[in-house]
Amino acid sequence: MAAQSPHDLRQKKCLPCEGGVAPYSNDEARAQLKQLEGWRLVHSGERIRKEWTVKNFMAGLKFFNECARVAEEDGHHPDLHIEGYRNVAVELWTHAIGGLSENDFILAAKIDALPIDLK
Ligand SMILES: C[C@H](O)[C@H](O)[C@H]1CNC2=NC(N)=NC(=O)C2=N1
Repeated sequence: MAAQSPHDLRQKKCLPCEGGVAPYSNDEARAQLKQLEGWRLVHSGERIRKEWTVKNFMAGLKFFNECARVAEEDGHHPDLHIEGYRNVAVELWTHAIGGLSENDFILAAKIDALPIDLK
């Protein structure tokens, strides 16, 4: 699988996934991750996760709102976490296959382009 740039990924749209395809292997996922800043494999390589410390609680919620907007546009949805009022994290995985698909990397690249008010 050829690695892509964040720009390439952002030109794509998530495809509906109803299962029936194999999730990325750890090697495939690691190859894709090289193109993204700050994301790492978690849950034994079944998910990717990125964490940020934002300025305040509302900055976190505004960021989540933007994540929700791109997620709805693409029909692919992140797990959104906020802890300690300004530590935000996004986890991406494709529920239908219990692991990672290209959709997760497309959404990660789009989330990386969102405005975020960091600490
Ligand atoms: C048909 C449509 O693609 C599915 O219902 C979508 C909705 N959003 C989703 N989001 C994520 N993260 N994984 C899924 O498997 C998923 N399924």
